[in-house]
Amino acid sequence: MAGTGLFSEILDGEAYKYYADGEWKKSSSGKLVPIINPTTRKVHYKVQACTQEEVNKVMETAKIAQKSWAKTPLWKRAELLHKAASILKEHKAPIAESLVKEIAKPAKDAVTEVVRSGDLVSYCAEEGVRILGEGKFLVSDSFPGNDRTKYCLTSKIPLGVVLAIPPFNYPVNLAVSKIAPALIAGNSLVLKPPTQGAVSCLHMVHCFHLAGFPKGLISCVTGKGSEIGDFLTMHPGVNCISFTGGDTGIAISKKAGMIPLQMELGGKDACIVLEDADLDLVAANIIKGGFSYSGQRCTAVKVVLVMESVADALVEKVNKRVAKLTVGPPEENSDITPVVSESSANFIEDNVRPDMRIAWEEPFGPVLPVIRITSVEEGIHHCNASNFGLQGCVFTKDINKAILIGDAMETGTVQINSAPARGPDHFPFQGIKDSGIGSQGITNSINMMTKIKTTVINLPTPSYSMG
Ligand SMILES: NC(=O)C1=CN([C@@H]2O[C@H](COP(=O)(O)OP(=O)(O)OC[C@H]3O[C@@H](n4cnc5c(N)ncnc54)[C@H](OP(=O)(O)O)[C@@H]3O)[C@@H](O)[C@H]2O)C=CC1
Ligand SMILES: O=C(O)[C@H](O)COP(=O)(O)O
Repeated sequence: MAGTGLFSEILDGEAYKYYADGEWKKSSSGKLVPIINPTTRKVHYKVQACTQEEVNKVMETAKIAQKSWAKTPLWKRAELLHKAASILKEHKAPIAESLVKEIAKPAKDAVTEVVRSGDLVSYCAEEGVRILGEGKFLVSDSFPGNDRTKYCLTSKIPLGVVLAIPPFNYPVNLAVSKIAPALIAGNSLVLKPPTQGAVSCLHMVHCFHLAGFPKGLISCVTGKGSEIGDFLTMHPGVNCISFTGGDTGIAISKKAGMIPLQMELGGKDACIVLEDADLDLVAANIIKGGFSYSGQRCTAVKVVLVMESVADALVEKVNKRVAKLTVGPPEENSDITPVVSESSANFIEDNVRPDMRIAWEEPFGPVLPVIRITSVEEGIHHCNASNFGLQGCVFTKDINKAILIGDAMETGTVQINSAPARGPDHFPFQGIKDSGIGSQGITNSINMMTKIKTTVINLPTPSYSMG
């Protein structure tokens, strides 16, 4: 059970503690932030409202801890990550339970999120050993006018302190997708979890604590983003921000200083359906893509652009499947569970007007507009007129058409004959336009959380290795 057994250390009475300097602590603010269970609409957990002084302290210790962590052998960093991954998977039950209570994720999917997160951490450890273990060697005489008198050695070095801010919908997975690459690359990590999802994150962080990472290397400060968010993102001690969420990310990128940013923001993923598509396959993917976790996925199918001649048949197939979706509590693995907050529910209900905003905005709920198109160009035009550009998908049996349409869609990824999805977690994942900056996915995140350092050996005379 959450907060018991191995996890009792992270709980103080009714409130969860925050994590700093290798210890679980109560905030000096004396203030607690309530976490509402979306199903009962009652306060289910409470977390600390950390102060600016506590953030300052965390940044200080993160900076110190990073210096010695960067000198820790790569194999040892990987070993600790593997250990954390296995503890995480071993203790999936209490973490999944928190996900169910905090964000109403269906119980089975909650377990999947934790297991997927453990796998991500292990894969990241292995990938880090491979890609950080090698650098480049360049010689100068390949550039016109130069003799072979310069040997240039390049390697990837850590950035310093990485600030990780995940969203509510995958609090554990989207936290470890930032934590693991940061750590394997020799950075320290400050996590600000989403308020809804904070307790799941605190349990996950405890797994890293139990794995034995050095003090101060990982910290987790809780509190409302609206209260401590700006202080964190504009903190001079932060050397990189990895953020996943909504428009908040656009504001952060305008306020952040001269530091690398990884922004994974919203999407309005379009599903283009041609006349020759397998409509049963399309309908199944629309259901999976549009309604899993009640549509609260950045990669959810958010608008269907279907050729008029097959639109009625597709809508009929989709409707039949929608009618079979179960609505109920996450504990019972219902297909449609309560959305994360009352304001989110109100937004979904009040703002959806079939003629206007739903065609462009992200409802983040189980709502799906279907627009009939008369040409492929019309579909591409609608897709590209969006200010988002995360993913999109196209359904057709004609691979040549699929490639042409995919190339024309202004999105970070196009899926052919399947709904949009971020995973598997080692695939590159990126949005263009308002959907993000940079690219995620294990390899890209490791690279993004490093910088290149070069050392040039200057020789007095040209030298050629002859074997
Ligand atoms: N492209 C992608 O990979 C993904 C994108 N998303 C997008 O995320 C959105 C839904 O997630 P949601 O959690 O509601 O997103 P939000 O942008 O509201 O919040 C994301 C995170 O930012 C924090 N935050 C809030 N205000 C600030 C601030 N001023 N400074 C720093 N951090 C702040 C939040 O904390 P707190 O909870 O305390 O407010 C939370 O941890 C959707 O738009 C969705 O498309 C979601 C998942 C993946
Ligand atoms: O938050 C999201 O929506 C995720 O990044 C999407 O992940 P998924 O495609 O694996 O559900």
